[in-house]
Amino acid sequence: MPVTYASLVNGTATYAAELEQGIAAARAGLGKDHPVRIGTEVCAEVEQWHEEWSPIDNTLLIGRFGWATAEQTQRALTAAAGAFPLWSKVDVAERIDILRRTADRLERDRFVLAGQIVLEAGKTPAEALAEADEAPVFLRLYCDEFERTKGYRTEMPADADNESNVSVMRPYGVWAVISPLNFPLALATGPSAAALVTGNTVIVKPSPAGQLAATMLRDALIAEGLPPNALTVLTGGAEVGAAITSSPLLGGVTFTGSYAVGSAIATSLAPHSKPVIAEMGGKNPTIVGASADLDAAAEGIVRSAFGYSGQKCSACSRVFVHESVYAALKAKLVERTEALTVGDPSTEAVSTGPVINAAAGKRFTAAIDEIVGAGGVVLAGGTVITDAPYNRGTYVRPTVVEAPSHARAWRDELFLPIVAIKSVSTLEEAIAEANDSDYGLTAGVFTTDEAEIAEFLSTIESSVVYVNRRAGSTTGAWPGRQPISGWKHSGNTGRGTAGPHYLQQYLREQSRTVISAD
Ligand SMILES: NC(=O)c1ccc[n+]([C@@H]2O[C@H](COP(=O)([O-])OP(=O)(O)OC[C@H]3O[C@@H](n4cnc5c(N)ncnc54)[C@H](O)[C@@H]3O)[C@@H](O)[C@H]2O)c1
Ligand SMILES: N[C@@H](CCC=O)C(=O)O
Repeated sequence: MPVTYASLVNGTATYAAELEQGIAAARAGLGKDHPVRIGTEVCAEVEQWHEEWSPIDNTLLIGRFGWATAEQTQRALTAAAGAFPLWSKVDVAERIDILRRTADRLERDRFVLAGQIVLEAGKTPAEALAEADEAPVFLRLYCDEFERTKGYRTEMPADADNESNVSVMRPYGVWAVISPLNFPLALATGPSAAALVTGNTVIVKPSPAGQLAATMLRDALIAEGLPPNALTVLTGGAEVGAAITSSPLLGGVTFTGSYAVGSAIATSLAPHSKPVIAEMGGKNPTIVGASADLDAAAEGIVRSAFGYSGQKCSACSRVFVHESVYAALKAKLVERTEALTVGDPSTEAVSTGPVINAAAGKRFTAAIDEIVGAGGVVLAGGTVITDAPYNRGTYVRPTVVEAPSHARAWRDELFLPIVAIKSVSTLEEAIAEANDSDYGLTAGVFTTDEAEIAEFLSTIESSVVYVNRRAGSTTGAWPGRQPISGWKHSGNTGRGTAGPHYLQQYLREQSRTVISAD
């Protein structure tokens, strides 16, 4: 059974030894050079080596990655376009077989992959194991779905006996997968699996903070027989991403990342009528009603606000509490937050690890300064940990604040372990506050009042909603269970990842009328 983001709350103690070995094996494999690879060609020319360092310890080199030049990017796109006619004609059963074998391989390697994610992303072993387990789940789920729907082929009525009409769904061609820093394996794997099973070829452009995970995915696919040019990983920064998304050879894009970048990509591709699946940020609220189980609420909020140091699209960053229980909930939240431990997740049993880099630390300090400067109050945390050995990464304390309504903590996605709380008089007021956001990704409510649950479910503007979820008030969506589409600025398609409407987005319809000879 995979460990999920919800089931990890039961602990991963049974896997402690395997995770320790996985981290050790992953550590032993760090520090290598990863030149640009296009198909089977390992490019000798590297114009720019990018050194990727661990967020846990800035003396731990994850690897040196050759960043693709403009010419190499062009060559990779041309090779992917050349591979498309072959890959799209490979028998679906064979495509699925390769992807399922890749899932099996990833599953076999789950502890080493988890170890790599601990070291590359700074996650705790439990969070990392859930991510390692999510990757094969994505692969299998998209294979099952494509098989179940028979590739969406639909026979249509005909006007005459010698006429056959059929609707078929056909892949676009070269599909770009632009992945974010926070789920470097799972969110490179999910869209790649969807694009490949539907017959597209893929160019993955991972975050500069998630390059090793993407190369592991590529190596696993190729080891299981994927033709080399069917998937290429191009490492690089924004310019490489922009070169890919602006290429005339591109068929479509799945982007996962910030609204600023995702909306710019969607805007730039709109005149070219190319599909863009953009999964973007969140400013996720939790509402606590007068009848709520306050311990469950405090636990669910703390898990969602501070799991992976708040660096999840689904992180809870706003809490609206009924005034009758505000003081009690606040006390429980502060107590639980102060009990959290922050440190090196590869060597210590900690609640959470570092934030991704020094820039995130600067954003943390600026956000706290702004809250306090505006008359807000830091109830827990609020500081950067600078004592050795934590000065080798950026470690910040999980933070609970009361902030004036104009503070950015209520509006902007900070992507940090900061949660703002506020007292409200009614559920209607709480829902209005929750919906007063550009984002609409996830939301949670704690209440035992059936009428309040019904009102919340029918009026909250979020794509994933949770009621009384102690394992995470806003986090922990799992493929096949909670499709995340993202409403408003959180997404642009209305169809959730790994949901029943997802795969068709990688295909375009062709209706075929064939008149047979009499
Ligand atoms: N909705 C979801 O399912 C989901 C899941 C995970 C993360 N996220 C969001 O991702 C963000 C955090 O990730 P991030 O910091 O890596 O996001 P980001 O937007 O900074 O970068 C995402 C990816 O886009 C690339 N990129 C940057 N500029 C580009 C450009 N001009 N053209 C093409 N590619 C470009 C980056 O190199 C990276 O690979 C948060 O906003 C988070 O909420 C959303
Ligand atoms: N599946 C994760 C996605 C987080 C995105 O960053 C969750 O729902 O918590």
